[in-house]
Amino acid sequence: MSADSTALTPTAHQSPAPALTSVTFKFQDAAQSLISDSLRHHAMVWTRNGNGLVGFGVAAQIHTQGEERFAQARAWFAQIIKLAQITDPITRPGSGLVAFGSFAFSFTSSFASRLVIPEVVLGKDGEHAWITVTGTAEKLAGMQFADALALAEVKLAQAAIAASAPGEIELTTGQLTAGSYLEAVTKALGQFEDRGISKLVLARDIVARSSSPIDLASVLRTLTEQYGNCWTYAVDGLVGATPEMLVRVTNGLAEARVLAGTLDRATAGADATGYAHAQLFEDPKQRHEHQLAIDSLTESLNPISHGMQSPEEPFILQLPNVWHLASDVRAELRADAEGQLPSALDVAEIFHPTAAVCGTPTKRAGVLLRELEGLDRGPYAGPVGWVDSRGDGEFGIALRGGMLETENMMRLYAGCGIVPGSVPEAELAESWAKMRPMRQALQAE
Ligand SMILES: C=C(O[C@H]1C=CC=C(C(=O)O)[C@@H]1O)C(=O)O
Repeated sequence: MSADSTALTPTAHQSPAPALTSVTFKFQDAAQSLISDSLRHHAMVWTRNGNGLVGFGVAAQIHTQGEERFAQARAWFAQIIKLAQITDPITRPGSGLVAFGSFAFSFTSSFASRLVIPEVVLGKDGEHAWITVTGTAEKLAGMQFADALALAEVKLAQAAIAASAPGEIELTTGQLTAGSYLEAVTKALGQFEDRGISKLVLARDIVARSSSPIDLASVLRTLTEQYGNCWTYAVDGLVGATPEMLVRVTNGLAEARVLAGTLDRATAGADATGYAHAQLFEDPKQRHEHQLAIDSLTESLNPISHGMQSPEEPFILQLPNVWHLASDVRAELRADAEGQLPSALDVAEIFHPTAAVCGTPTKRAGVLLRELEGLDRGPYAGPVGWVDSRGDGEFGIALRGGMLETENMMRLYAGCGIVPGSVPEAELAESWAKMRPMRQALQAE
């Protein structure tokens, strides 16, 4: 542990790993809309195309900071699992005891990374649906399905905020102005050669202020309706819909969706498909930027896996706001000397930060980022998702989202991969396109 992180090790926000009891019940006939009906302001959410997990309340949690933020969270969760009594007749990814997590992009961030084990989790995976209740043995003694359902109703009600008409939204400059962003991109381009850097992902933020409290339930509903194919997430005020899967681990199989290379759909003419193909698939700059992201992932994945499958060529992922070059990569994870497979959280730490959010090579890009960006990214571009007691889980990269900082104020973030040949004004325009999902969900455009 570094001296730096020791100083930051918090104790105030962490419960020591308590002995938890966790009981999962199967829903015989849950509504198709179980997850979408359960989105609430204070819910923890991970959902895609109607499947996923929604959590309420806190059975236990840990907040961490600094270089050891992942390691401390992992150690705490391992201890939780060791002590826990888990009854889980479903045994599917996400059933049984789960923790939602959100991790700061940088070890320098003032944002507290966290793992949160909800008191109640509603889960849905195709035809399978379940409810998990976690707490003390006393609280769960004799609990039946009907009791779990009644508790879920109470938690759903507690997680809502009073409905109010959507407020007027004003968008203002964040930690760096549009002008400073253009300057940072120009400076980066001027330093690539000397610093031995081939790609840098520079981000910016804007602030959305609302005349009335922002209801995250309504933001989540819009994101899930419009960006159903993305992974919509919410953890303690961090909300968004990411198209990028850092890692999904299912029974020892690791899968990632790597994105890099972006085209704003608003710029397309009549032949949209031909335009996307020419501007993304056939553009050497975009293909180079994408290849760097693939290389950084495969470099981290190789030592911990075997049988990696990575497509020869990317595909074009169409989202309502942008097109991306995308590649789905998968591999079987390797067990360690004790026969232990890495968990989703272990792999998320190993993969973070990818070239899609930091740059190439990672260390040098990280140093230049801190010099040029002038931004505490907080949880933006960090891993967000969940992990269960078997180590299965999903961590996306927290993109296309924002952080609710006060009840009326949300900070939105977006970044762009800068490579030689990038045009600063085009990157600024691309960052606006990447903020479009959140601007629309906030009704700010
Ligand atoms: C850093 C972001 O996007 C990354 C993911 C996909 C495409 C990207 C790009 O083309 O620049 C970025 O690397 C963001 O949305 O804030």
